[in-house]
Amino acid sequence: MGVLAKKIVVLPGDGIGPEVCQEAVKVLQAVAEKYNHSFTFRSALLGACAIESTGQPLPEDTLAACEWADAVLLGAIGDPKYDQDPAAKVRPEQGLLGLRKALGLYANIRPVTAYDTLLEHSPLKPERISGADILIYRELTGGSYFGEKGRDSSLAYDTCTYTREEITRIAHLAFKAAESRHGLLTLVDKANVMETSRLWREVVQQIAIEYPKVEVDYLYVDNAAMQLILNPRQFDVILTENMFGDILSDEASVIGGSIGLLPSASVGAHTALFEPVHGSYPQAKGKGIANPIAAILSAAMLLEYFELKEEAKAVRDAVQKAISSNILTQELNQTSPYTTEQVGTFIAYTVLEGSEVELHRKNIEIGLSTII
Ligand SMILES: NC(=O)c1ccc[n+]([C@@H]2O[C@H](COP(=O)([O-])OP(=O)(O)OC[C@H]3O[C@@H](n4cnc5c(N)ncnc54)[C@H](O)[C@@H]3O)[C@@H](O)[C@H]2O)c1
Ligand SMILES: CC(C)[C@H](C(=O)O)[C@@H](O)C(=O)O
Ligand SMILES: [Mg+2]
Repeated sequence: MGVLAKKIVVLPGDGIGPEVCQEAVKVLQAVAEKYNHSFTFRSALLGACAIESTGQPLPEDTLAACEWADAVLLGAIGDPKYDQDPAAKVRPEQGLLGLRKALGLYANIRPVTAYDTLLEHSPLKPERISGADILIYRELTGGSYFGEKGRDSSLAYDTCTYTREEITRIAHLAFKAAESRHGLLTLVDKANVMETSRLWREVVQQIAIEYPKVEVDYLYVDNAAMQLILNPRQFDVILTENMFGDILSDEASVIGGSIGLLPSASVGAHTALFEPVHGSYPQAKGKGIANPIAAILSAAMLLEYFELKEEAKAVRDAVQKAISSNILTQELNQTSPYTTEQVGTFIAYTVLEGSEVELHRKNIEIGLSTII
């Protein structure tokens, strides 16, 4: 493939966000170098760092940069200062939610994989999780996150609202994904209690007629939370609303052994944003212990969005090599922990050279500049 020129806005965010983002950018630079593409990176503020410097969690400049870009890469946002203050009027999370809404990123796609060499790292029995491969389609711009909210001294409410159109557009994406995978779509809802869930079922039942090769299963979210760890292999594609998808995907990360492995793509009609499932993990900030693989695999999803299949595969293969060689951060490798930077460098180097590197040598120089 010839040279591809793309503009990528990087939102490092807070906590470990900048550290993991730096490694994802390093890997994208390695891809650009190896495959002769031209990726232009531009960094912008989002979250607590944006509040500190502008008073706004989503500054206008940031939104304008994201609208200008071909894709956005996000680290993570969030800071204990706001987590510990329920009365805070401005919060980092408003920046992320506002960005998802403003860019129309209605579908959040979260793949969950059980890697063979990491089975022992999950608290779940290896024979239960071996071979698990789940694709979660989480609706991202509706539900109780975005419905009417209110509060006075004695009452608070978050309204859960869904329109037919909001359900329809993500359902088609999930059905298409199921069609191209193992042909099973599980709608997770709470239709025995919630009116919105009953609309989800009605819409999904109607759309199912257009996808005769896809079998549709319906599960209540309480049961789904249990089934996910009892027998994760029963799932192929999971389709669910915003809040349920948020909770179930963190739960599903236990299958892979660490949330530091879980990437995601948030897609809309016009653009897409790529972000790890995890948060800003403030306890790890600056310690070099955060796993960069979720961010790097998010970058692989970005390459796929650019239709760079071979490049995305090269990144995934390099990640697989890091995993099978035990070049991993401490939550997955207590005995010989590598730093965030060393794991990222190994993966970038593997992409670049396709060959082994002397990993015990410190501060490997691969001659790539970073923008952060
Ligand atoms: N998309 C986002 O930016 C996002 C997502 C979730 C939470 N948050 C925010 O992050 C802050 C912290 O939230 P939290 O503690 O509930 O969730 P978190 O995901 O930041 O951390 C929870 C736990 O997951 C593990 N973990 C997370 N990322 C890891 C990584 N890269 N490598 C290894 N282990 C990792 C750690 O054990 C950590 O204690 C809050 O302010 C929250 O609002 C942001
Ligand atoms: C930080 C927060 C707003 C966000 C969410 O709830 O969507 C996070 O948990 C996620 O999973 O991306
Ligand atoms: Mg979450």
